[in-house]
Amino acid sequence: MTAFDLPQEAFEIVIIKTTGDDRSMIANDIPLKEIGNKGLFTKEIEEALLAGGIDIAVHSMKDMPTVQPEGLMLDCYLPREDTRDAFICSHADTIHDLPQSAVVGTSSLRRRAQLLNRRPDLEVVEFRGNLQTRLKKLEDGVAFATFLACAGLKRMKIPGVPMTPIDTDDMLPALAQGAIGIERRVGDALTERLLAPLHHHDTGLRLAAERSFLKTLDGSCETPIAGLAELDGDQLRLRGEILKTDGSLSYAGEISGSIKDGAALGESLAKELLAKAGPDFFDHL
Ligand SMILES: NCc1[nH]cc(CCC(=O)O)c1CC(=O)O
Repeated sequence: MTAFDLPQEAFEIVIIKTTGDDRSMIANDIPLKEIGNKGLFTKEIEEALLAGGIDIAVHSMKDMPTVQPEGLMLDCYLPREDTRDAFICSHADTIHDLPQSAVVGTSSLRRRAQLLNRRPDLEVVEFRGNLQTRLKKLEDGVAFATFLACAGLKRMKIPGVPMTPIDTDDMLPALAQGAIGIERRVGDALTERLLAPLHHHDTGLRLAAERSFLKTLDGSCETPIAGLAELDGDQLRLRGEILKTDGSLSYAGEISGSIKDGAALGESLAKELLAKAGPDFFDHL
């Protein structure tokens, strides 16, 4: 097949609502972890992919489980956006400038744990809904500050949000934050060929390290995990952190090696942190 044989018709976009997008769940303010975290934003989409109703699925990689269902795979990543979290507050630029005992809204276990680890005096309240909903809650004074991913803010292009990107030395983001991946059926040769030119190699290398780190740590626990891989020439540097949900304890580490060995580096760093933390560290479901 040559490039001239590629389908000429427009591609149809099918919008699929997932449990994670369900407004009734959001309205009830049930913490996401109680609805069931694994595959919350992916299950219905993956079912459509397996049934053949759609041929590719576009996902925020940070919401993707580390293992895909039988028959599905991911080997196409778009160029990554800003990986950082943003601190959203009209009255302070960093979490260190917040007044004593200030109320911060977030529904992310990781952000809650990192925040309380750095500022145990703060109060965290559940904060969910889409971006606009959360910004409205902030405006209404439900909380003094919140966090959002820089990537989401940039992609949505919402003007006038009081945001300050957080240095990754202060707060590591979620694994795979800012990355978009395209999932497809195993053995779908046409789709594989169409996707190949879209794949961003460096993002793939970083995600290999980050997803391996997460997969090795994942197990049956809901312990907050943060981490980020960065490339420098032929070297990959992976940093990671695991925390107690209440922020009372944190273990962090980093590892560097060849960009070719991302998966092995991810596994090594995860095992190092698991050994440091010991078996009693983890919060089980
Ligand atoms: N879990 C929700 C989610 N999944 C991906 C993004 C942002 C975009 C990205 O990280 O790629 C967000 C929102 C947020 O964390 O603020």
